[in-house]
Amino acid sequence: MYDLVLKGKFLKNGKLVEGNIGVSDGRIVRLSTGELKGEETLRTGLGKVILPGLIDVHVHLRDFRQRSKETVRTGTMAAIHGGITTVFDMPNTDPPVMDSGTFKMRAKLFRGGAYSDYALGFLLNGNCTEARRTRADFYKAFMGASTGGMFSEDFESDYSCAPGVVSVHAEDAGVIARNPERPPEAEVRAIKRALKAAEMFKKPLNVCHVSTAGGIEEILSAGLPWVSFEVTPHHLFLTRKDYEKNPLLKVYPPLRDEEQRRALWESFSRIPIIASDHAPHTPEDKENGAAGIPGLETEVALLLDAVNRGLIELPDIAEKMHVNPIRIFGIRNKGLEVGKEADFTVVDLKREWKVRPEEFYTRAKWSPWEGKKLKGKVVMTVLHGRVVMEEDEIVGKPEGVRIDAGKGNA
Ligand SMILES: NC(=O)N[C@@H](CC(=O)O)C(=O)O
Ligand SMILES: [Zn+2]
Ligand SMILES: [Zn+2]
Repeated sequence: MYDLVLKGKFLKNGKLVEGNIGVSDGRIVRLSTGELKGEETLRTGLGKVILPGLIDVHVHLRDFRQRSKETVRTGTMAAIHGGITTVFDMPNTDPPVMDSGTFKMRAKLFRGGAYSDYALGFLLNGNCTEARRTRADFYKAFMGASTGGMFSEDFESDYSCAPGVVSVHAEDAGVIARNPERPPEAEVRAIKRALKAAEMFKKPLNVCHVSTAGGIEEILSAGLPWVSFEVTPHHLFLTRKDYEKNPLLKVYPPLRDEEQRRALWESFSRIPIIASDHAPHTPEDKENGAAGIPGLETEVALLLDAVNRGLIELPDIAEKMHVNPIRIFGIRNKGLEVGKEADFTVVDLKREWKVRPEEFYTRAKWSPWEGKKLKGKVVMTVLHGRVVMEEDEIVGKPEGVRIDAGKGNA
């Protein structure tokens, strides 16, 4: 007898099967096409699919001195609402997470405060000794300034010193200084430099929010197995034309023209990770030119809508937001396998809904897709075998825990 049995359609080896998932003590104990008996049974019903718990490897949760933008609480509630069971916390906070003391404060904030599971990041900028003594789940470097204004004085040295996967914001500081509008060249040049370093150091590098045809081409043609990259929904679904109509859409790297956007889609099958780069700001800060777009509560639905439009297939979502993040960041306790934690994102592919950001959990009460009708919705989120969100309602407590990336706990 299992604690919980989830009944319905789920993905197995990229195919939809009808069956049962047996869960005990928060972990997957059995995946079966036959009947299973549980203390409790969750029937997901017609049109719904049980996806593995989706992971967003690029999220800004602010907090510390920027609680008016977002907090660990509101940001992880937004995650759970959007069907994200694990978030990667970006360290460009105020104060930034770039010493072991601040890292400990960050860990404390998440412990007992997070509704989703989480990975903790550490910001690199000439602080090699601190980086080595802090067992973060991943490390972050900026090659050019973004929110927070900080960037590596010596990217190569920061990257080579980090004791783990380095996620990099690749926009070249020199190009930005000459061209504040950040043309594609800013990204392509930085990516070339990062790839050269990756070739030399042969250690894991993840290029954040790639937005250009040139950038993708460079990464794919280099073919380095230890280099991965992310693409955001906003770069996949929006262009500079949208920004010209709505100045809130200011973001780094900027929204590109239609040709660049199309190029992302042409390489879609080779994109390893989709991540939101959820970057909430207050309306005042946006008015004063802050860059960043909130995305946690729309990203999965946008992808489901794309499934309905025939642009992608359901297994693409699981691959780019579950399987690949787990592999790339070495997450040991996640996966749709016996023995792993029972995290699930239940979606209704047929459900139509309208984006109403005023009903979202994020403190950034706006969305580029406000008023847009989407077909496909996250209807339930399960974390460690417990339903934590159902029909837009967060049920349960902040029980998220830190991922196991083999680092031990801070
Ligand atoms: N993407 C953005 O425009 N802003 C991000 C920082 C970042 O990811 O570069 C933020 O923290 O606001
Ligand atoms: Zn960035
Ligand atoms: Zn970011």
